[in-house]
Amino acid sequence: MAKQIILNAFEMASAMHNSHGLWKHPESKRQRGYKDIEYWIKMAKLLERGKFDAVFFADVLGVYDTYRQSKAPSIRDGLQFPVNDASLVIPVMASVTKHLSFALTVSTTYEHPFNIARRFSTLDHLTKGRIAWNVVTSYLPNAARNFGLPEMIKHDQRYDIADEFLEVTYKLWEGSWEDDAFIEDKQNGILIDPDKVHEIHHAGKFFAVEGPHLCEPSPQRTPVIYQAGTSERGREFAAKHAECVFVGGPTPERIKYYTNDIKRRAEKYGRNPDNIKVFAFLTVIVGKTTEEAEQKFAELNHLWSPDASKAQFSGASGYDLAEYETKDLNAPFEFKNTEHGHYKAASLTKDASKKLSIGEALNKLEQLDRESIIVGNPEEVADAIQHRFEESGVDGFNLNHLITPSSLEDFIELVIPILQKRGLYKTEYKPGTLREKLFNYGSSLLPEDHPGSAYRSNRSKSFIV
Ligand SMILES: Cc1cc2nc3c(=O)[nH]c(=O)nc-3n(C[C@H](O)[C@H](O)[C@H](O)COP(=O)(O)O)c2cc1C
Repeated sequence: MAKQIILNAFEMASAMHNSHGLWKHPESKRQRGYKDIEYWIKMAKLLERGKFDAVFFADVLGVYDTYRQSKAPSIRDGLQFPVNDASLVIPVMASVTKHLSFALTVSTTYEHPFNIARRFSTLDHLTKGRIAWNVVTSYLPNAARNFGLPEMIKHDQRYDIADEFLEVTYKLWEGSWEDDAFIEDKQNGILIDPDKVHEIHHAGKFFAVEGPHLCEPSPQRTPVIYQAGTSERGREFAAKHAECVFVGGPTPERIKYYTNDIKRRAEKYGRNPDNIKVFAFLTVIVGKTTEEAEQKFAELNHLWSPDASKAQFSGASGYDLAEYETKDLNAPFEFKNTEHGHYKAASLTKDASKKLSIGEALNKLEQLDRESIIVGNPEEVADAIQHRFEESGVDGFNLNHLITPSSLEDFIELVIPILQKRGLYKTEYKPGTLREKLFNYGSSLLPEDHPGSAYRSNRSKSFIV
């Protein structure tokens, strides 16, 4: 069977996500709906009807306040603000679906591994193994100040913390409980065999955790690990831990560059590079006719918020674009390292399809980016998706929907059936957990070549690091 496209719906438990200013569209329901259980129940049923593999919840722990050194541009347009805790939305969606999975973004910089291990085990139990973790190190200065830090921890050190964070969670998920610890022996009055539950005694540079894990082993034990950082240090982290990675870049060449780099690095960790799935971004405007789609594009472009778009770029990259607005607009828009995130800064510099001037970079943010968005009738959209899928060699996409839920409804009604007819998209879900659906290991657990599986051998004893 031809390789089929894996699809995640890119989401956030927030008023607005990436569709800057489009809350003004009459069909936009998210800016009010995101607070209601019914909204998420409807979304879950819609996505499962469309056979989406997962809903991918992004998350941030602060307000974007780099642009103009102010929170106002973000708050004014609801830029990923207000934002609720998606981990509490997932069980609601899981209760009305059987196969749809859930990727939850959690920061390793502002959480504690003992707590997060329990959160994901609980979600893995409740969803019967349909949970993934998008590991981020975060990039907003306001998030640092929300957690008592005067400024962000340095970018690469955030990944050093993330490495140890994952080590602790692996020890808890993979090494603390033996499979047959829960015995419910009514005869002898033993519910759980204490000899089969082990402390972990982690003593590291950033964390000290005695254990044992507070949760019984869940269907996957370790959730499917996603990662989306594209900096050098981010790719190194992905190569060691990620089962699924998001790579930026509007061109197949840049996507292939990141893909090959991460897979080459993965081999160094003894991993089979084919065990890493690669995803790219996808934004689509589909109409019944080409004209209708172009009309929709023009309508959305008219409602676009340049300020919110520049606020998101500034916060994610650390470039205060208000400073660039007063520079020579013909000067080149250069990449520079900051302590924020790399992937956004790269999108208009290293990853851009051509070298941009400052004016061109600002202009790309000040309107809907026609170059990266697929606009057309159903066949044209399916053609463009098929081309990107085959050209870039990715395994799937994160679908960014501009108007929620109508963009999703259009996509499911008009595009999915064509992809299915072409054999590019499933007509039925595979049975089992998310890891069983995504990979062919024949097991819900981490594969033997993943570093997390090394901690299984410790189930037979309490171990001191
Ligand atoms: C598809 C995609 C989704 C992302 N979602 C988030 C997110 O929800 N929260 C976040 O803090 N960073 C998110 N990021 C950015 C990075 O994953 C993250 O901030 C990372 O810690 C820094 O990445 P870097 O290695 O590129 O500097 C996302 C990136 C991509 C490409």
